[in-house]
Amino acid sequence: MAQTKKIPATVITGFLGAGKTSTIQHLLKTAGGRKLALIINEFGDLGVDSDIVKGCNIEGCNDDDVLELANGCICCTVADDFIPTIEKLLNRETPPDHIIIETSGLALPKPLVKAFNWPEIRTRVTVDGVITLVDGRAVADGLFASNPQAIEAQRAADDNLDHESPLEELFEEQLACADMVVINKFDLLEEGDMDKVLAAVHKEIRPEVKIVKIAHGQIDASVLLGLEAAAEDDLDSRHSHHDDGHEHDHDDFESFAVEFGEINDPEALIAKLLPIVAKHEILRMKGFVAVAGKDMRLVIQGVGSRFQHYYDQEWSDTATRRSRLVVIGDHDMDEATIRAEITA
Ligand SMILES: Nc1nc2c(ncn2[C@@H]2O[C@H](COP(=O)(O)OP(=O)(O)OP(=O)(O)O)[C@@H](O)[C@H]2O)c(=O)[nH]1
Repeated sequence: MAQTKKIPATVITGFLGAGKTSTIQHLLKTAGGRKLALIINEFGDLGVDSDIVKGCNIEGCNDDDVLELANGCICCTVADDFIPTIEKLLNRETPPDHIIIETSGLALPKPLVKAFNWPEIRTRVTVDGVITLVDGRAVADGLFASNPQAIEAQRAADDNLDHESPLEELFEEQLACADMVVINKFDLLEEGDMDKVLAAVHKEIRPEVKIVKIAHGQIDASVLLGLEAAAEDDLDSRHSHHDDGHEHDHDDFESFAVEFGEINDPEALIAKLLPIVAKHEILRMKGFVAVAGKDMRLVIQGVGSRFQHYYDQEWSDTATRRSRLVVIGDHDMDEATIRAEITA
């Protein structure tokens, strides 16, 4: 019996704020008539990325082609959330030509790729490629580098590398699973930075994996889609710390949302947020803010100490018109103080 062609799925992974959503927005613009469906997974019950993508107004991108997986990190909720969602897409009267999956910045891609071997979907969909986005600026700043002294002390104690920092481990896992690495934020790199980034990336990737350098997620669908990697058949070559069944622990990170009223001045808000991020070592802040006298919602995007803000679209109705920022950081962030400082 002739087998129908499997639908390709591309997994877009990369740390918090690396540029996954920006890249997907560009992919949608350059899809060239391909009918794409998006599955977007965020850490915590946030919905910011899917709201940004839904607001893109790109022709051919309909709201019901953007599906949200909000019940935790995709790598841990495969059976409950991911498989039913992908089955729903495959069972549509007109299934998509290509599925794009944006993992949360804290997800391990390998358990997700493994899920493509589940009997429910194995014959109908294949992983076209795992694309790992790298925040070039964050890597050049050493965010994922090990602390050499700590590692030395650890090695002296025992050989078990499970004691690595959670950030370092995520960086390694996301790169080890890649079919293509995209180094983003090229515009923020200074002379000599790229060599540092390339050295860090090369240590973790499989030798045949190609590296592309870009800014603002500007890479076309023709480059990212159609790798035909069938990653689910090739799991053994993708090293993971968790191959022994060791559970991945999201308790290392935490997220919460802070709501507040209308603000008057976006610049003053950013000036208030910057010291809060620095003091509490917050990794990511994002959300929508209501500005007095403005019909448009203000998008706030913070990655470490870099903040960006812009108006993206009108509030859909007055009921949704409220300021809401999501804060993601270390598990022992002082939530009460951060809340009080943001709303002061
Ligand atoms: N300067 C600069 N900023 C960028 C670039 N790419 C993305 N950004 C900004 O970085 C922030 C995060 O980008 P996103 O595309 O939302 O990143 P993400 O990986 O989807 O973030 P999470 O889903 O929260 O993990 C936004 O403010 C972007 O505008 C880039 O190449 N250069």
